[in-house]
Amino acid sequence: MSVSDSTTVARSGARLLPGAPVARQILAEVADEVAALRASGVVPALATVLVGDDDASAGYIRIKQRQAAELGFASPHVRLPASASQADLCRVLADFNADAGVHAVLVQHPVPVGLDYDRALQVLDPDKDVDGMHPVNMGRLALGLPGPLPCTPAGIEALLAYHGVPLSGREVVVLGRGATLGRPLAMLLAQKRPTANAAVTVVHTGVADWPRYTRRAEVLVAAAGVPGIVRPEHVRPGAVVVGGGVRYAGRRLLPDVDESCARVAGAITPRVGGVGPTTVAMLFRNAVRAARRAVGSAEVDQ
Ligand SMILES: Nc1nc2c(c(=O)[nH]1)N[C@@H](CN(C=O)c1ccc(C(=O)N[C@@H](CCC(=O)O)C(=O)O)cc1)CN2
Repeated sequence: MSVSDSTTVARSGARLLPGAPVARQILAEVADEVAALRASGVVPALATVLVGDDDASAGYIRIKQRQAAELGFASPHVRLPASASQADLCRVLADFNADAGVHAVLVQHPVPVGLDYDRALQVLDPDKDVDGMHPVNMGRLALGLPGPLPCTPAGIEALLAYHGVPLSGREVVVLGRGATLGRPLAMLLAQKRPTANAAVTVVHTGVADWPRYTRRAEVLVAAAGVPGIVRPEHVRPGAVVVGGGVRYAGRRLLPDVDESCARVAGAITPRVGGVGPTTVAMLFRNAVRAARRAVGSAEVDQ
């Protein structure tokens, strides 16, 4: 744990909680685990699937492939045309399921209109689900069983631990109940672990007086996916504010947390370079752990 990379937001007093140093630390651990696997003759493989012509998605896939190569992963890639059918996508996933040399698989989201991402995910072998979003993995998370964790929730827990923000016994409020962030994050942060163990409340924006909940949070995680929804008047003075929820306009990030919240918060994730980098790092952590599980190397916990 280190606070050496934390800086203070100019004119506000809130400490910044950047994600980049957290991601670097996680990726360094992943690189060691990859090296150990390769030394034992196993080349961990993270397969990626891109459907359609979305420029932003193609860019993210390129970044992940470059990173995979730097870390020592093999990264087979399948690109399907925008005209691909659900059956085409499911066939690709079934092929990766059957390939013992592929340990982890990622389908870049979103898929073109007409395809169902969630239904495709259900075809994937849960043990190869690098995003940690398969229903079986959600069930494992709910029960505290080992398995790939959803990347953004896991990244948020790691970010807070890295910056020395204690959660145990503290009041954490998650604004948003979505399947990719709010719901799994609440399950994760309530677990009995030193870096979690929080008193977690989930409130959603359909609750008319949701600010009543967010204003009492010691740690507030915005997970609503509504740009700018969290404003200073929704934040308890001195609270830790994490911007987890984002919308994208192409590659432009539209965060939930208005930057003016830094006037009130004690610590806050930056608009850019906060949770995002930790999400990608967790993806590689899930991938190397999937490879370790597949070859039966040391028991890997959550
Ligand atoms: N299968 C998946 N699809 C998608 C995921 C995912 O995790 N798995 N997430 C996003 C896209 N994405 C990775 O794929 C991604 C997007 C953005 C970032 C990031 O770190 N962004 C920066 C902001 C950059 C800027 O605005 O200048 C940040 O948050 O600081 C990481 C990953 C959708 N699809």
